[in-house]
Amino acid sequence: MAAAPETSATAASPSTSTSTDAPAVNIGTRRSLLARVQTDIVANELRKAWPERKFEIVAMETMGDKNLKTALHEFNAKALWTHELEALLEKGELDCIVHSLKDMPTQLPNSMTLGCIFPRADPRDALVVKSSLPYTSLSSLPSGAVIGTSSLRRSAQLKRLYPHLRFADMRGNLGTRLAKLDAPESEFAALILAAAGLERIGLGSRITDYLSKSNGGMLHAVGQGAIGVEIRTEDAEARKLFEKVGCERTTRACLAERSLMRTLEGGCSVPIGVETEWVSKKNALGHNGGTGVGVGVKPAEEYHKMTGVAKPEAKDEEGEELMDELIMRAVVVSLDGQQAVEVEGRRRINSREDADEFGWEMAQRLVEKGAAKILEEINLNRKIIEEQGDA
Ligand SMILES: NCc1[nH]cc(CCC(=O)O)c1CC(=O)O
Repeated sequence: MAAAPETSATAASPSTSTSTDAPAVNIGTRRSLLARVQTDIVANELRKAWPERKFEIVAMETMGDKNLKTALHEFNAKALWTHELEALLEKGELDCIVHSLKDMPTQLPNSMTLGCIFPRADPRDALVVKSSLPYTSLSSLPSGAVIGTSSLRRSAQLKRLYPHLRFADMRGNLGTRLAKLDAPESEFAALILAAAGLERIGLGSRITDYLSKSNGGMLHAVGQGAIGVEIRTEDAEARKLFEKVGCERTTRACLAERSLMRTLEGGCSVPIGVETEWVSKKNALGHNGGTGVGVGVKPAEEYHKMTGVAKPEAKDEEGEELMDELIMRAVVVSLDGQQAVEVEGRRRINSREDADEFGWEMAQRLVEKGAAKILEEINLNRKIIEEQGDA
């Protein structure tokens, strides 16, 4: 593993009058295209917020990237992606690490903390049909069609919702997966991928359909579509730098989702699907009658407005715009898709603590409705779960 500083701060060329002697801030990232695009988003926001500081991107090839084909099952997939970068963060060679939030464990080492969450891209899962096939939805795919996904959350939910389909493992970076799908000899009819990843690397046009509660019933992963930045817990300087950037609405929604997951899993991945959605009091009492809002087939832009992707208008934590209500839908599914427990709740969120508590409450409700039995069974198979995560 070789550290390779690849880009330097071009946006903030240290001009004579404003430059400080503060050392450059080193931003760590994996080397995949998606990781690089997300890191550029973070670096650009930091450069805008702190024009006098210098930010450098350090892109690393991690074990997870190198060993994709061989024996991924022998490792805890999530730790694999983050371990080496975390070691450099610990040593001070990096000052922060940019992650897809959904790949960050809900329990970080004590010495690390989540410094910031950036605006969410479309959090939904997407159906991508093989380019030579005419199908436009999961329900229209023929019986026995093979869907590629390595995520237990996706396959468990879809087995339940679409018993006519079959599921097979598919790994590799996004480009590799699409190439495998489209190969004439491939057994796959379609893939399930995160819309956010495809859109961020410019492959949004491959999306055949967006999946959600209101369009097929499938719920996405905790933190999906959001960017999380990991810093050292003791690093007051980094905390200060990240206070000026990020998105409070995304942060609160994602903290609620992560709290739900942490409460249910106690550290390891289980097939939990979730959806959160901000609704303003105004909307809730308005024409849609305060019922769950149908988001399934809305174009991405309209959807973004509802999920807090746009920068929050509120300037201050108690601001009226931020005192909206959050809807959360969550599901726990058995691995074979035979059993599922679902809840939907809604709560006014005035702080990050409220968000955390909301996630905890929703987890309690899931347990009361029988999620514990499903989780116990999954615990018996814990080994398998640890291997797979939300690939
Ligand atoms: N574990 C893989 C992973 N991690 C983050 C994304 C996409 C971006 C996101 O969801 O934030 C993906 C690919 C996928 O699930 O299709």
